[in-house]
Amino acid sequence: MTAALAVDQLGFSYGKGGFALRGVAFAVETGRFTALLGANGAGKSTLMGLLTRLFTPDTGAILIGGHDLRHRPGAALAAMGVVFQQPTLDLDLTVRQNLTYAAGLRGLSARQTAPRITELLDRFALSDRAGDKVRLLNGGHRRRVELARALLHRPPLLILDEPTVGLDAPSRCDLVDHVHRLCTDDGVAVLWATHLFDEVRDGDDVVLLHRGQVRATGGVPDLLSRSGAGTLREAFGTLTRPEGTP
Ligand SMILES: Nc1ncnc2c1ncn2[C@@H]1O[C@H](COP(=O)(O)OP(=O)(O)OP(=O)(O)O)[C@@H](O)[C@H]1O
Repeated sequence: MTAALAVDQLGFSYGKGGFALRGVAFAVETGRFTALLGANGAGKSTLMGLLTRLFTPDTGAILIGGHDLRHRPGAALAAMGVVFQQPTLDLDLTVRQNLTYAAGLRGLSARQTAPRITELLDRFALSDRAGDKVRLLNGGHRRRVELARALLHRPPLLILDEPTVGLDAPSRCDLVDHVHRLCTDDGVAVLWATHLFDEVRDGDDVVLLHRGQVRATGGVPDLLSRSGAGTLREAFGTLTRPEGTP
């Protein structure tokens, strides 16, 4: 089966000297929550920039739903929903207005739009906020509106760049729950960039990014057994240790 996202030998540099990403390769399968785990400066946002075509890779290929982002960008980008790190809703429009406008941009007809928005607001427990201006919503609810917006066109792949930045602990947990349910209930493939270990669950896949390179990929139990660690935090420490260090 075609992976929802396949990245092969991706390389990128911002300029002379050094690289932001080198030889990055991994896949995100249908219905899987994949955590792109890395410390500050690991290259997570750079990778997100390549996946969304903000930057062009120096080397390698990105296939989204089997479509090559370089050669078939329209089809590739249509197969993906994105939640960027910085919120981008219009605060003075209502929740429904924000979603209606985005649905138009995604090419949904008026007849398709209303039921799709109703379904998504219900899905993310926002039905009673539909007529409120976004300005009145707390950070967690705003993020859920962004999730709904990213899913309007029913993409098989959802990518999120550190989406819990600025949220309090309950809202963070709530968002992580909602997105995991998208995988298990709806079969959406998710790539979730984070540096927070507690956002990763035992059944998730992990792509461990360190200084622009993938140090390990696999399920959580697999990473623990390979590194002989008891926790993901310890496994991260072991797998990112410079060679030759005890
Ligand atoms: N616009 C830029 N110009 C030059 N170098 C950059 C630029 N953006 C990022 N970098 C560098 O590229 C590397 C990867 O940065 P990136 O922002 O992708 O990491 P990150 O994992 O997203 O970190 P964070 O969690 O802090 O957002 C870092 O060394 C960073 O300094």
